[in-house]
Amino acid sequence: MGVSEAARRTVRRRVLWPSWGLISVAALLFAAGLEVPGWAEYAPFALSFVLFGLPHGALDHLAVPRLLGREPWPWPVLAVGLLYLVLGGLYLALWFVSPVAAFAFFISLTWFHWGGGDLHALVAFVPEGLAYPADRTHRALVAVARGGLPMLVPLLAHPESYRAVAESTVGLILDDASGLSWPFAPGFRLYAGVSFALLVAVALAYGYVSAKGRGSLAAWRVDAAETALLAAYFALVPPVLAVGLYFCLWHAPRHIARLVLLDGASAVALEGGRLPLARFFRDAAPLTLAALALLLGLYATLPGTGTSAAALLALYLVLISVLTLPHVVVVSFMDLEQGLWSRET
Ligand SMILES: CC1=C(/C=C/C(C)=C/C=C/C(C)=C/C=O)C(C)(C)CCC1
Ligand SMILES: [Fe+2]
Repeated sequence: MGVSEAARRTVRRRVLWPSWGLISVAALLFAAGLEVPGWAEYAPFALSFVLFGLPHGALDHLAVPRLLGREPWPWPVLAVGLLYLVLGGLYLALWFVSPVAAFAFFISLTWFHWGGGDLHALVAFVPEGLAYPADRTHRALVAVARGGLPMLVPLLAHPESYRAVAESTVGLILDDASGLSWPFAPGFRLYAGVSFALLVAVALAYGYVSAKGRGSLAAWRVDAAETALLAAYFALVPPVLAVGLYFCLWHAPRHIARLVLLDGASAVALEGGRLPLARFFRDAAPLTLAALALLLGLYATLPGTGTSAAALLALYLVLISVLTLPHVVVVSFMDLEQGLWSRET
């Protein structure tokens, strides 16, 4: 992946280190017994309207032409717009037809997307020349392991809160959302937990052997430390807070760094040690506002909406899900184009 060492260094200093620090502090505070009032758990999702979460996807229409070195207007922007309209529209229809399937699909999609995001960050932002993870098998293992940390560990450690979010989201459409019980039962969680722990162990063991052979153990250590940190974090921190903070402080900033690198002038600033965000926010503003308008539209349309924090989060999750499907297509296109799945690097 053609990211210079100077740019990687800036991303590590301005994006990775802060996220490691903040996520560690949160994990330590909750390990020490911190308790927060219920409303505070929702704060990161509320902040994600502006603080990196929602805006990180609002540049998809510019990311593709920047990657391809084309003028954004008219075809790339129109194509991405159409993609959002068609896939977003179909997914919204699925929420009405089968909210349980739509919710399950959302978890799988996020698993794939957040796992892929972490994989990309490892490949693109570890010191140049370390080539980690080096082959496709290892990359797939890393993506599945990393996506499972935010999507599965909260289910294992805090099934009741997970279930409450699932039920209030499905409850936006169904009157009675209590049919969704088996994923939260101890038997399933034990089975899922053991399988996932094995998968993570295999990913790390594979990575260790591969990295040792290539002299890239320094990158493996970053991977292992991030994996351990996130596993502890999602086990300790209440899920709504944990997932919200991860979205704003971990996933979105890594993706924004990736976008900044696609923009010539901003990439130069990054190489010079700065992380130029003004241009990012300017570019992201129109579609972030459009997403907010869509949220109001959903509020008026979905049958079970309410104004409690839980009901508003549920609504926001439906919005995010509908926007995430086309976002994942765009990001997957970027992954392919940037060689994330090419045979070797
Ligand atoms: C809030 C929350 C959940 C789901 C969050 C999801 C699925 C968020 C997806 C965000 C995306 C895809 C952002 C785009 O990059 C869980 C895990 C059900 C339980 C705990 C609280
Ligand atoms: Fe994303």
